[in-house]
Amino acid sequence: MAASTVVSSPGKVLMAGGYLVLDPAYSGVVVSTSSRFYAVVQPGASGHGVPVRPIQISVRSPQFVSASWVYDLAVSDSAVRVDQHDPSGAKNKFVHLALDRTLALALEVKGATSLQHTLSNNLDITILGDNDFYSQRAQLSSRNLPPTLDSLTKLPPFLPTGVPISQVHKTGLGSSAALITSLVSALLLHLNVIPADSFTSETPSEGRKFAHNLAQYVHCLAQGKVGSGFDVSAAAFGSQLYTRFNPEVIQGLMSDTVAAGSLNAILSPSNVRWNHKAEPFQLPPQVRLMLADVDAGSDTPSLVGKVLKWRKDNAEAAKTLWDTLDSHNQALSQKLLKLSALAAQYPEEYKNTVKYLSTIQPVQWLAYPGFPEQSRIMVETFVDVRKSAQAIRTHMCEMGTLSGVPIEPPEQTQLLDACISTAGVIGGGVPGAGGYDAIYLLAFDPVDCPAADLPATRVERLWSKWTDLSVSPLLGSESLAKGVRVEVLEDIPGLKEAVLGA
Ligand SMILES: Nc1ncnc2c1ncn2[C@@H]1O[C@H](COP(=O)(O)OP(=O)(O)OP(=O)(O)O)[C@@H](O)[C@H]1O
Ligand SMILES: C[C@@](O)(CCOP(=O)(O)O)CC(=O)O
Repeated sequence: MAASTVVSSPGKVLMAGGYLVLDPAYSGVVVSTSSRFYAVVQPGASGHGVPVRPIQISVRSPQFVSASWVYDLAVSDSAVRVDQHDPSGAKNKFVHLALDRTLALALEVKGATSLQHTLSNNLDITILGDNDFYSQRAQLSSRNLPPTLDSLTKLPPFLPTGVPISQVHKTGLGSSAALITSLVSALLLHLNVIPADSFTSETPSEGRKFAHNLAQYVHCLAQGKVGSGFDVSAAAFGSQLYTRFNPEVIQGLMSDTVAAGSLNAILSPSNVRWNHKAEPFQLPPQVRLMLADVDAGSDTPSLVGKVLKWRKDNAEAAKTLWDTLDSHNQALSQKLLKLSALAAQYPEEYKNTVKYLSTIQPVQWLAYPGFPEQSRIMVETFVDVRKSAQAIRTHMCEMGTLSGVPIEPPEQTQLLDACISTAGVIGGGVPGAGGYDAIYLLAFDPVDCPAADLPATRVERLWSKWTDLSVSPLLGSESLAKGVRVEVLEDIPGLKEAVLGA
């Protein structure tokens, strides 16, 4: 019998490419975050290995009120049935579908005998998300703590939210995608559908691709629509330049029931109809991603509907705008990648350049005449990054104005303008679909710099004094891990306690 399986997946920030990434002709710049969702799969208490009938899977989300679900399983040679034990109890479509389709796939790959054997002791699953996925304003104010990064580090991990899932204030990091990806990945490992080392290599293994395809499918099914899928791809593969998959690949599976034996052929990593691209990307060293929740919240689906309608009704103008935005998005990602390469090639010059730029206003970056040649190239490249981020903001604003939706509303514009004028801030914008939701910034994070002198500290000071919008920082920064990761329960602070206390 397998021991516990603990798997985590990161959250996401779509730094550039909102709306464009819905179209396979364009790509998005996706950064995965250090904030993660955890799925802990443990053999249940069945009574000394004697199978209990029916087999049961219990799932708990201890951060929420009324968030536990029990499912009865019936495994035959041709099908697995997953039924909620108490049909009148609260439902969780995302969790239910993740179990239903992962077990159906496991039956196809492993056969009924193997599946029954692995499940004979039942399963207990606990789902936990890092605090960053949910607004911590109430927690901070109940502890008389100001909304700062330092205060956030003082909060216990995996804090209960005190509300049912449907009422929680999310921060937009892609909770459902990270949840589904960690859950299906943990189950695929636990049920031996994919090899134990599937999540160890830097380059995506067949097992990781299989988990991605399944997570992408389950997430689309649970959401009732096929989005671009950048959030699931970030959860599976980490930071990347993402180009979407053709929705037709899963069209035949988008129904309440699927024909026995049909999942493996479609979801298999060897199915060439999966045509998404996840090209390597990461932020340059000593450049820090900063995120803030602006606590006004926006309704992404309604923004998307209006923008896509405008695009359809104004095809020519939209093509020009989309192409222009795309050129700036590409420039942003390519310049950031160039900086990573320069940092690797000339580490000392890079360190000195970052240290110098982090102390002065952006308008002065190019003013210093005494740079050695390599540093001058680095400064110019940082200037290019800044210009691209600004051009993206300008054209995203234009997209909002033309389609009548607040992609970068005036309140966000004022806040972002103030942030990017701060010494040591490279650029910023509204992530994803925009709206009154969140902002992101790229700030220098020089090594050997006292905390008080860090650009992040200056930004925090600005945020804490900002009164037009309530700005609350998020703790997470970029995760360099390439997506899904296998964890050791005891190594994640607070995770074991949160599971045991569940
Ligand atoms: N911690 C959790 N435990 C169990 N189910 C969860 C949890 N978090 C999210 N879910 C499931 O995901 C659904 C929320 O999906 P929704 O699409 O609203 O999130 P999202 O848009 O991914 O959030 P975000 O704003 O973080 O991007 C919930 O209704 C629930 O079924
Ligand atoms: C507008 C869109 O391109 C991005 C939405 O991103 P977010 O959920 O606002 O981070 C939609 C999508 O890609 O599915």
